[in-house]
Amino acid sequence: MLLEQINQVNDIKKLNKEDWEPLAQEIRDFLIEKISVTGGHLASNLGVVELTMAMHLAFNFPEDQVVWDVGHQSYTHKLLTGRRAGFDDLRKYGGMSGFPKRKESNCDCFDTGHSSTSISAGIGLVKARELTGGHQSVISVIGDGSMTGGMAFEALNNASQLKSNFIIILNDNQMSIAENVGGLSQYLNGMRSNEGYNNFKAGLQNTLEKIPVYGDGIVRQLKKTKSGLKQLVIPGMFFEDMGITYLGPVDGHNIDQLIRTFNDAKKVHHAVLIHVCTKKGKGYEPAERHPSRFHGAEPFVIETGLPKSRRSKANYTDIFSTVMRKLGDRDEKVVAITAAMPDGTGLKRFKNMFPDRFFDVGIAEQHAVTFAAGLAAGGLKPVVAVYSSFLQRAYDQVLHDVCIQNLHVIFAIDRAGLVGSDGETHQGIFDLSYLSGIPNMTIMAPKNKWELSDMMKFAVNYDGPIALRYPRGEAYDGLQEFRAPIAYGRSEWIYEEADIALMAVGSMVKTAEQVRDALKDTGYNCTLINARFVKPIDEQMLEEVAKQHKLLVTLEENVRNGGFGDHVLEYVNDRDFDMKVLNIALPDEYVEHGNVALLHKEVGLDAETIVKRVITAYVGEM
Ligand SMILES: Cc1ncc(C[n+]2csc(CCOP(=O)(O)OP(=O)(O)O)c2C)c(N)n1
Ligand SMILES: CC(=O)[C@@H](O)[C@H](O)COP(=O)(O)O
Ligand SMILES: [Mg+2]
Repeated sequence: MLLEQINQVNDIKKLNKEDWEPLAQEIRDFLIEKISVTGGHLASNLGVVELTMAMHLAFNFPEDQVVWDVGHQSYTHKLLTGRRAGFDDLRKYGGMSGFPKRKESNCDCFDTGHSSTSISAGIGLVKARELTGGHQSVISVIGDGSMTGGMAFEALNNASQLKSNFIIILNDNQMSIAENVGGLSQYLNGMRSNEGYNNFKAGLQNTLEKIPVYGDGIVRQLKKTKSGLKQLVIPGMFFEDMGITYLGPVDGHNIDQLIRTFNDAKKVHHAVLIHVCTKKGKGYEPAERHPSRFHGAEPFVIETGLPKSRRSKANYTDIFSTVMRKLGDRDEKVVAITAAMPDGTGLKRFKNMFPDRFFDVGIAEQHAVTFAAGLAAGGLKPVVAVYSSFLQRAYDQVLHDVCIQNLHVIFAIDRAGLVGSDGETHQGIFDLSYLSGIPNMTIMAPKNKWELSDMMKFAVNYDGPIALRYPRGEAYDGLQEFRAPIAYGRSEWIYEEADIALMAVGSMVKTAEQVRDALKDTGYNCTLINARFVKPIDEQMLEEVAKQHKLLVTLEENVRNGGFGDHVLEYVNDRDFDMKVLNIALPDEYVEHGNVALLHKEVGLDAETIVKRVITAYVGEM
């Protein structure tokens, strides 16, 4: 096995050239075998095997520095830098992360997870190199999907000013998670099919540059000309015109060609972009045929590509998907927006039924929100379906473009709470804090699948900015009998008793039920309230609760700082209530990857830990 000879960084350089192809095959077999067990980002990784090998052959890590955009495609890099054993525990609690992590290896120079950051970080590393007198290469690897993000464009604009080498590798596989969309994608497609022109360009440029004294000048002049010839001579002119040298397109599965191009790129004294074409899912037929399904794969059967376990219950995304279809049917003003996540957010059905009212704007959360604000200003009812952690990107757009104008934009915030295997970068544990401080915003969280549906209907009929947040995974189907109509700002009694009151937000209602059962078994009286609204908080309910309870416990799957509990506590503290408040929430920390149930225990959001804390607080109060 060649892979067994790769135990640390640069071991790949000890292999013979004839070993490269068999090694690529071994890496693919290894990734398929391991990810079929652990799950993970398979298709993107299969696509960059040769690209990563060529980088490790042409550059010297860890002296040279590579920033992986999103970082979900860094598995081969991990394999080539001595982390083979880590794949048994990939994305498990305490195990290897699915993303680059500085704390994991000195070959990971920058942590990623959210898209379109790599060029900015790369420029930072280049400037740091210049100012500290370093000589290392700095490389940012960015996918065609991630290149659609605003930050990438901002960074390109900045990169064009560089006066020293900076290598941007654009990995173009024509896919985001779904098919890549928009003008940039069209532009890249045009260049992919321009190989003839490109060869012509390279040939012509080489010939001209060889002309003593005048050659370089002629090339520069040619590049500047506005004639049609320029189109023919300079593919990648968008980049070239900005002052970024364009090399490519290069076959991303040809190691020789890649190494040659990397060595050429090292000689450029400013920013250079190498356009590499790869196939997402390469080498595993099910992934080649269904790159979206194998983007982030659950454990699967290698022979068939089918998931190992089938879901028996609907998840919240499925419920959202169904209700969007119904809402779209009933109200022509309802339109839906995703930032490159039509599958993950469940909007695909809406897209199929109402293609004219569905918008995939690329990985562009900021634009998505302001675009929605424009749609609302134009009289439509936009639903922005977005993951909690990705909406962090668009904080100012929510505040400045939606909320100041009090526009009716509906935020359907999926993956709110702990998401599990993706870890720190993707945990949706800040949205209650970052949204509840924004005037005019209304925030809801459903306790179960029926309430998600009811809240969506409420949100569409409301007028003003309104968000509802729900977690990744199976939708709770308990408490069906509690389905009182949603009233603005009002919470819901589930069980009304005395002494201890549990007031839970969304996903925590189910946990609060378990907590209450355990408390009742131990002989305590216990009320259970479904908060429903996080903003505004239900002041009327708090007044009621204070009359008959000694302890009010708030429960939320969000960080404590600035969350629901914080606001309730402030309200109670400002009054003369004879009632203590205990906030159960996530600590002021990032939560790493791992199984969600296990993470709940780690952060103290499991029923058992909560019961202990409630009893301690209650007994201390008596
Ligand atoms: C800000 C942000 N929005 C959305 C995502 C979800 N996401 C992860 S990878 C990905 C597609 C990336 O496409 P590309 O860069 O082309 O990489 P590929 O998977 O094709 O290799 C998306 C949308 C993210 N990580 N960050
Ligand atoms: C890398 C990335 O950001 C996405 O691929 C993310 O992992 C998707 O998460 P879900 O599996 O929750 O859709
Ligand atoms: Mg791509």
